[in-house]
Parts: sequence; C-alpha cells; structure tokens
Amino acid sequence: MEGSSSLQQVSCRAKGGAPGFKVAILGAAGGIGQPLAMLMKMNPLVSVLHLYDVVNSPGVTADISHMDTGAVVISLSLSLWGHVLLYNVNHGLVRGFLGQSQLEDALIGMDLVIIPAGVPRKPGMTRDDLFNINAGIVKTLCEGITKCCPDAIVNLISNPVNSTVPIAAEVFKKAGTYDPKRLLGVTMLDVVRANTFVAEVMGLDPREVDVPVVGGHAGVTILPLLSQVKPPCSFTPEETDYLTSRIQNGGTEVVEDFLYLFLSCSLLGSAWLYLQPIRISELPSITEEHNTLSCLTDDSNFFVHMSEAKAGAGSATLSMAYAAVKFADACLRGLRGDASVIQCAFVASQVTELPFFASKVRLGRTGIDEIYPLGPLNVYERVGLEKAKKELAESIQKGVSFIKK
Ligand SMILES: NC(=O)C1=CN([C@@H]2O[C@H](COP(=O)(O)OP(=O)(O)OC[C@H]3O[C@@H](n4cnc5c(N)ncnc54)[C@H](O)[C@@H]3O)[C@@H](O)[C@H]2O)C=CC1
Ligand SMILES: O=C([O-])CC(=O)C(=O)O
Repeated sequence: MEGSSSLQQVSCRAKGGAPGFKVAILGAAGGIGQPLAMLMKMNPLVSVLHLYDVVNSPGVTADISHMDTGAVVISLSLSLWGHVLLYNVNHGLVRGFLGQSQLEDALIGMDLVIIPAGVPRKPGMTRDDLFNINAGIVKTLCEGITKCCPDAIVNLISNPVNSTVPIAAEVFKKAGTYDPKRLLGVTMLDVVRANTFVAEVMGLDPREVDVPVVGGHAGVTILPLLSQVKPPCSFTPEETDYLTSRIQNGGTEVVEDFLYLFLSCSLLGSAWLYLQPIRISELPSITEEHNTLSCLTDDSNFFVHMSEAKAGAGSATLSMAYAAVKFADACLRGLRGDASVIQCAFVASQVTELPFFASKVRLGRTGIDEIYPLGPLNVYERVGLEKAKKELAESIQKGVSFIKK
C-alpha cells in the first residue's frame, strides 16, 4: 500500500565507508534551509546530511533523499502520537530530525553544523529587531553543539549575526568547549552581492570579481573594500557611494519594496549622480510593479530602479542558500586540507580592537588557520570603518550580555 509503505522499517544498505564529511543543517525546513539542504546534498564533499527543524523536517528529508547524489538518506525518526516510528526513506545518509527531543541525535558526530534557524525580517524591521526571538533559538542550538559535537565547525547564519556569533561564543565558553577557530558568522552573502553589483557596474563577469567585505552583517557594519577589488578597478565617487549603499542595503532590497533613485546628469552624457535608496511607501506617486521598473521623468532627469521585493514574505533565501553553500564548501575544503581556501567571515578577531570582526580568513583542517589584516584602506573606507565599529561594538555587547546576564 503506497500510503503505509514509507512507515515500515525497510532494511537497506548504506554505502559503507563513503568518504566525506558529516553535515547538519539546523532550521533545514525554512526558506534558506530547504535550498541549502538541496545544494549540500549535491556537494561531493558531504557523505552524511542531517536535517533538523522544529517543523516539516520529515517531508523535506524524504524529498531531498530521492536525489541521486552522493550524500545519502537512511532513516527518519519522528514522534507521532507518543510513539517513535522509524521509517527508512531511502538507502543513504540524509536523515531528518524533528523537534527539540531529536536535536542531540541530529548533532552527534557532525563535522560541520550550519545554522539558518530563526525568524527572518519583515518590512520595516532591522536585523536587530530579530534579536529577542533568535537569540534564544541560537542559544539552545549551541548548547546542543557543546554536548554532541563540540569539535564541529559552526557556520552561523541566523540574524542578527553581529550578536548571534557572540552569543554562540559565550555558550561555548560557559560549557568549556569554545574554540574561536571553529565559530564563523556567515557574511558570504555580502561578498556575493558585492561581486555581482561591482561586476554590473564595471561590465565584468561576476565570477571573476572578488570584493572583500569586512566589518559585520548589518547596515553600516557591512563595509565593502572597493579599493581592494580584484581585478583592480577604479570607481568614481558616485559609483563608490552607489555600490557601498547597495551592498549595505542588499538585504533590505529583498525584504521590502525598494527604490534606487538616480539623478541623470544629462550634461555629462552617460554619468549618473546617485542619490539614495528610498522605500516605495515613501514615494506613493510612483506606480508600483513587481519587476524592475525604469521610468524617465518628463525632462529625462530621473532614472528609477525598483527591485522585486518580497514585501512581507521574508528575506533573502535563495541567494543566501547559494552563499551558505559556497561558504560551507570552503570550510569542508579547508577540513580536507586544501591549500589557500580564503573567504570573508565574522569571527573572533584581533584585526581591530573589537572582539569580533569580519575579514578574510584562511580555512584549514581545524577551522580558521589565519585571519588577515584589513590591508590599506582609503579615506572613504576609513570613515566607514569607524561607523561600522561603533555599531558593531553595541551589537557584540548585546549578544555577550544575553548569556552573561
Ligand atoms: N547571514 C545572512 O547573510 C543571512 C541571514 N538570514 C537569517 O537566516 C534566518 C532564517 O531565515 P529564513 O530561512 O528565511 O527563515 P524561515 O522562517 O523561512 O526559516 C527558519 C526555519 O527555522 C526553523 N526554526 C525556528 N526555531 C527553530 C529552532 N528552535 N530549532 C530549529 N529550527 C528552528 C523554522 O521552523 C524555520 O523552518 C533569519 O534569522 C534570517 O534573518 C537570512 C538571510 C541572510
Ligand atoms: O536582510 C535580512 O534580513 C537578511 C539578510 O541578512 C540579508 O539578506 O543579508
């Protein structure tokens, strides 16, 4: 009978001794979690994939387990009407775990734990507005990590990253398992966005662009170092303003309807003077459409670009899953012993006077092998750095106090 067959215990033979790493995703049924799980299932470095959530992980696990890729699915156990039913979804090593009572099983023996669990922003909210809910979620999940896989590399995605990473560090310190080399706040999406936006402006292939983005992961704490872009590029002051603002507001561009308003300097031919991003709700006279809107005013002086926004349905999920997999893959390549695996991440750091800071790090067999200094900054970046540090200091302290209080 089709309906009941999935609930019978089926003996199956998992591929014995498949090489690769064991990875758990906490929050695997969410907007980021699902595409992240799918992409990790496609990663040849992953042999075992554990999918944990407080809802819907059985369905996501069953679905992902049918993919004929290396990381495989063995079994899914779920509590139903007080009974634990074991059902084997497929041969292989993707396992689903549902609810707090299965958190420890989800974590035992993991090499890498990726955490996108928690609530996302709605229009009008800052990432810091998520603190009250997400701080507790991250605390509980990290307490599980200290018990079950204290040596795992942790990739923390849940916002506000500027505070959740300090929270995780304090939880690990309290349990005596803290190793700063293994705790990384994921800021990869800022780099992904920066590469894309710079490539657009310069007419380059984004795959060939590398923009270091340092600081943190919220507003002005996101500091793209455009003076260090590879391949070397020079930007006009207007391009620098536009790119910095667009990268810093990339998350908000997805969360809510957002406008980029430019004043065209017709006397200067194709040059655009960038003004500032403006919310659609602040400009009611402009017709709203869901796709990119370009309109010219009567005197051709204004160019308006409106992004397609989720407008209440959450924040970035697909680009984030892509970025998370790019970052997780770098961590796994480091664990495997590959040379020169370098990415930006928000980590415990002595690069500035702050206890945490995002900058380029080299990943190795035990996590972070080296944290690189910021390198030479221009005046624009030095001003940005001071603003970033001021906000970051408060966010870090908020996270630390949450555990210490
Ligand atoms: N670091 C970054 O660059 C980015 C971070 N984010 C953040 O990632 C987080 C997740 O975003 P989405 O996936 O869009 O949200 P979502 O709401 O679609 O998914 C979150 C998932 O977490 C699960 N969850 C809630 N409490 C949990 C718990 N105690 N244990 C395990 N799972 C739990 C939910 O059931 C849900 O499936 C948000 O905090 C968001 O702000 C989002 C985009 C970029
Ligand atoms: O903006 C948000 O709330 C989600 C996020 O961190 C991002 O997209 O960078």
